[in-house]
Amino acid sequence: MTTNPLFVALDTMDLSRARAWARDLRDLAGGIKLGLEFFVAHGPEGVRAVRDTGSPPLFLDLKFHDIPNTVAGAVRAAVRLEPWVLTVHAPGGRAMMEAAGDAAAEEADRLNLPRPKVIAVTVLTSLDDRDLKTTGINDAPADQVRRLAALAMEADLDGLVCSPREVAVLRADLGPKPMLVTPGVRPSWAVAGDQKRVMTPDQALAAGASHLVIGRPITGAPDVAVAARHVLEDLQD
Ligand SMILES: O=C(O)c1cc(=O)[nH]c(=O)n1[C@@H]1O[C@H](COP(=O)(O)O)[C@@H](O)[C@H]1O
Repeated sequence: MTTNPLFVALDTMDLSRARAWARDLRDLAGGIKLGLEFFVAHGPEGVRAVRDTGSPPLFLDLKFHDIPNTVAGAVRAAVRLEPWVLTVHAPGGRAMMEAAGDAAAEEADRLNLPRPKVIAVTVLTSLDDRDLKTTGINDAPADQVRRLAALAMEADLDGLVCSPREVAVLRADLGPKPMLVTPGVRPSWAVAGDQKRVMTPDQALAAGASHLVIGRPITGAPDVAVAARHVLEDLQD
């Protein structure tokens, strides 16, 4: 749908700020991402209010993770917001992911809306091997990401969210087709914050990422358009 790989995460509770960012990024971002902070504060009406600014395509990142029936219902409700991309958590399992993909396709067809892409979040980019061990998973993050990625592909989903560090191995495993969306991306001039498995935008794309998710390095800047341009210029160097 878009060749610009930059998704900007508009993580804020402030509706007018989100609308202003979406307007400012209209010609600079390949997509905008609205996630839990914004959605819990403003719900579907807030999403529509941001879309009404003529924003770039919507990545609706609600990371559904529940029993298959509940996730299918949430996906059917989300389809009405006409997102380009929706997320579920891969650890919810194959049946849950299949239910999400089927619900997205069926509901979009029923309502005559575009079918959203459903992608699965593997291992959060804020976790390193030590964090993963504390959840009972003794494998390295890359091994767990590959295991969950295989499950998501068996469930016929459209792609994955992973850290840039796993992108190369996933591209080798899965080929060119799946969307590989990578948060945990930090330009050399930005701080990592709570992100632990990070790389720069050009490294992530060179490894095979199809899309980059960047939030605070852009939304924390005095002017989001200037910061987004900076990221895009870095990619052209
Ligand atoms: O699904 C996501 O988008 C996601 C998955 C993940 O593993 N790590 C991760 O940071 N994210 C999201 O990506 C964005 C990253 O934002 P910044 O850390 O501010 O660049 C946030 O909106 C997170 O919710």
